[in-house]
Amino acid sequence: MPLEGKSLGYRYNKGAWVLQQMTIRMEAGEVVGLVGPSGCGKSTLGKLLAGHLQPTEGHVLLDGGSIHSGVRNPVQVVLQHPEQAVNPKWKLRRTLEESGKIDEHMLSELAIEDAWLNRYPSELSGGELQRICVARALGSGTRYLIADEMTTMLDAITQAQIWQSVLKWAERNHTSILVISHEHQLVNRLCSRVVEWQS
Ligand SMILES: Nc1ncnc2c1ncn2[C@@H]1O[C@H](COP(=O)(O)OP(=O)(O)OP(=O)(O)O)[C@@H](O)[C@H]1O
Repeated sequence: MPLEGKSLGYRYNKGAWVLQQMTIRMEAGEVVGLVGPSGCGKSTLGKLLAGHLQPTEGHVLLDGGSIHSGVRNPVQVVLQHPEQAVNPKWKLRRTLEESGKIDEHMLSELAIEDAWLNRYPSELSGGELQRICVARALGSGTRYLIADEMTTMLDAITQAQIWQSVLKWAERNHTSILVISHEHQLVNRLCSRVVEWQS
């Protein structure tokens, strides 16, 4: 059940190529790191793999086929800034419900307090809000998580807590994670395999 990017090429608005002939493959349950210098195209690759961008060249395949539209995307992305990923006018219960029925077990695993769900995004800390975004991304049907600098903005303790929960959950559900980061230390600690991107 692999997720594959085959000979991917991408350029924004017919500008310079951001990536070309990029091939990457992740197996079910794998935790893979992707590191590389700023601006080399890591986030662009994450968006291509999740189907948020369409490749200029090449293909993204899930189990050998295209990612079906019309169902909840099995490839979910969590970005660095949670406040940009939620509707500021929605209480967080509604945000979480975007991914289907709220999984109480997951909430407790991510140390999400019930009271937070009755608040608006501006009423939570960055770390609390990121936990909500992670829980939403890990809703039912998620098979691949693209964690794009997911904990970069958080303090070391919060970072460790979130990763511990996410890895436990991923192992139990046989979910793969692509850890996009510029922190070699973090990636080496979390991942069984690391792709080093040379720009
Ligand atoms: N929407 C966009 N329109 C035009 N160019 C873009 C757009 N988004 C990114 N780029 C450019 O594409 C290149 C790759 O950007 P990308 O964000 O994928 O890199 P990155 O490796 O994730 O960088 P960082 O580690 O700094 O987050 C950069 O040169 C960037 O300026």
